[in-house]
Amino acid sequence: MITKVLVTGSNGQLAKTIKDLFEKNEDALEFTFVNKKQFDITNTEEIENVFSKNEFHFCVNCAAYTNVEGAEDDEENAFKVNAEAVKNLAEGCKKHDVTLIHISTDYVFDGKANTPYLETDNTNPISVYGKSKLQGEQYIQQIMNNYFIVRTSWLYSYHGKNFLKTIISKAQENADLNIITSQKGTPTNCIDLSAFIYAIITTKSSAYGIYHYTGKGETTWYGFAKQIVKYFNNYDVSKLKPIKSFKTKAERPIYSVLNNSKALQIISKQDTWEESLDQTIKKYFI
Ligand SMILES: NC(=O)C1=CN([C@@H]2O[C@H](COP(=O)(O)OP(=O)(O)OC[C@H]3O[C@@H](n4cnc5c(N)ncnc54)[C@H](OP(=O)(O)O)[C@@H]3O)[C@@H](O)[C@H]2O)C=CC1
Ligand SMILES: Cc1cn([C@H]2C[C@H](O)[C@@H](COP(=O)(O)OP(=O)(O)O[C@H]3O[C@@H](C)C(=O)[C@@H](O)[C@H]3O)O2)c(=O)[nH]c1=O
Repeated sequence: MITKVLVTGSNGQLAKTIKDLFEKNEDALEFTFVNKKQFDITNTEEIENVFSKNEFHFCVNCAAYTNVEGAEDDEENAFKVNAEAVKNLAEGCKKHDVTLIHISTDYVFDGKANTPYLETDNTNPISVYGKSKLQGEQYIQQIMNNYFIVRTSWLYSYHGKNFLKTIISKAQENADLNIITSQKGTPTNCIDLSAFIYAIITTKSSAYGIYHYTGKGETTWYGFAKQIVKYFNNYDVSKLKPIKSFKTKAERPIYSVLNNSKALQIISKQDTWEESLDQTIKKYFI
């Protein structure tokens, strides 16, 4: 039997990575990728239309409002996409018996912990983006049973806009970089997260619920930047400076490392964040 998978937000970095890796596969999975123009998740009629006209077994929701700074002044739209639209998507999935794989974030936590967060730990977001993503998670849990909420952190890839690409372009310009040491978390390669999502689908797991999946280990944003610039020989590393704070509109958790033990029951492979970064920089950037 062919397993049919709808992937939303297909112009985003995660969806593009899933497409690169898995559009062609040998597991009888048929992917349909839809961007915001083709399938706006805030449009309830469109959701009903797509699910009633096509038979999907899974919906991987990569569509989101991800501008953490912008969300502070645009609460309405952040909640519209990350919460209300997710509610409608969950209702559509429930009605049409589609398993929802929804991506969420480490920013649902307040960062007051000092050991890696478990799926069962209390959430307490401190930014509008984090609050809107948590609300989306809560709607899914209230509405349906067949869901996987995958919380991840500090995503990067060859595609789109992300911290890795920002640092690489600065390194190539030999520009000054002042990066904070005051937040700890884990960079996650979209390739690894895509493999986890693929594993959820292909293992036909029915262990629904919340999962944490990130790279292995932890660092600071400064540590992440330091590791990136090592690959660029022409960069004068004395231009990269650790700083204690960086003025932003949104508050970020000072500690947001996620415990991955539960996810490792579905996928056994987990590279350290440094190994994973090494593969992507060598493959795409040098
Ligand atoms: N980036 C990160 O560091 C992290 C991301 N996450 C989560 O992972 C998921 C994927 O993130 P990522 O790939 O980085 O995000 P991107 O910002 O790269 O992609 C999100 C995509 O969603 C689309 N989108 C926005 N609004 C809608 C809408 N109403 N209907 C349909 N599509 C819409 C955007 O389209 P357009 O560009 O046209 O607006 C964009 O293409 C998100 O749920 C995010 O919250 C979790 C942790 C870390
Ligand atoms: C660009 C820059 C950022 N920073 C700091 C600001 C901030 O605290 C931290 C990260 O900045 P960014 O804006 O790149 O990252 P941010 O938007 O906070 O990234 C987050 O995105 C959302 C979508 C998530 O879900 C999170 O997991 C996380 O990846 O680095 C510096 O210290 N120096 C700099 O030059």
